Amino acid sequence: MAIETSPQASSAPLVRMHGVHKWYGPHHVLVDIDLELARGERIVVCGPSGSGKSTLIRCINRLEAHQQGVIEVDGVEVNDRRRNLQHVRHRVGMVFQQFNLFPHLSVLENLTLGQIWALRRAAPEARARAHAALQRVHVAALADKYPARLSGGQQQRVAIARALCLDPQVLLLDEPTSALDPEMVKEVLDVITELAAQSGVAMLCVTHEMGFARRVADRVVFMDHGRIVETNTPEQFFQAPSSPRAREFLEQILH
Ligand SMILES: Nc1ncnc2c1ncn2[C@@H]1O[C@H](COP(=O)(O)OP(=O)(O)OP(=O)(O)O)[C@@H](O)[C@H]1O
Repeated sequence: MAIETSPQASSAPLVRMHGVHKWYGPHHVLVDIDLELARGERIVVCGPSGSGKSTLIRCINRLEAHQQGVIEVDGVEVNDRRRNLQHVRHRVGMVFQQFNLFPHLSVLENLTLGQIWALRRAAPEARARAHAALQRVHVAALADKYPARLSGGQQQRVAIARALCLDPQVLLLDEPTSALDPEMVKEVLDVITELAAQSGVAMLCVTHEMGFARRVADRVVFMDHGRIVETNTPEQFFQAPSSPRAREFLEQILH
């Protein structure tokens, strides 16, 4: 059974959200979201706590279900149909705040598991790709260690390597440094910055690390109360945000 790919799939944005709404019970957490992410584009999403940033990115790979509107990844609608979900999950990698590594598996096993189960790769190929991904994030020496023996920064770099092993076209990063001790934030942001510079992977990153946003983002999206209030270049956003709410938010976090 074929999945319904839109005719313009190849020229279409990699991710398209149109008129997307989501409620948790009576709580309207995403309100009429329109957002497009081009191939290779990097967008930073910021905004106050509870404004819907995590929910927005979790709807893209169906970790959360939206109730109205359309989300497409690479021309295919994100919904519960198994083939559509497979299409989406093969293109979208996710990096979580809390790393989410399996504690009973070694680093290498954490990286090969998804490749073998989701992509049906043979174990030797999965291992070779895992080693290459660990090298890309500068933790090649940790392959045989268990997550509990690693620092938070190392665990997050392993989690990034795990996402890379699946050859995603887009990485969703949900506050990748907010669970880290301050001295480890830089090592993780440096790895993400390097990836952005050296690979064509698109990124949608929820973060309040404004230096990172300035260095890496093509666009900054500012959310408040479930809405996208402003979309801007990093230069404009940080120097002269167009919305009063964004100005207020920046004053709070920068001073
Ligand atoms: N599983 C859930 N059930 C009910 N309400 C939820 C659930 N997940 C999130 N919410 C609510 O939805 C709103 C948006 O949450 P979300 O986590 O997307 O915001 P956020 O901008 O990422 O916040 P933060 O910066 O604090 O992580 C919040 O009011 C939150 O309490």
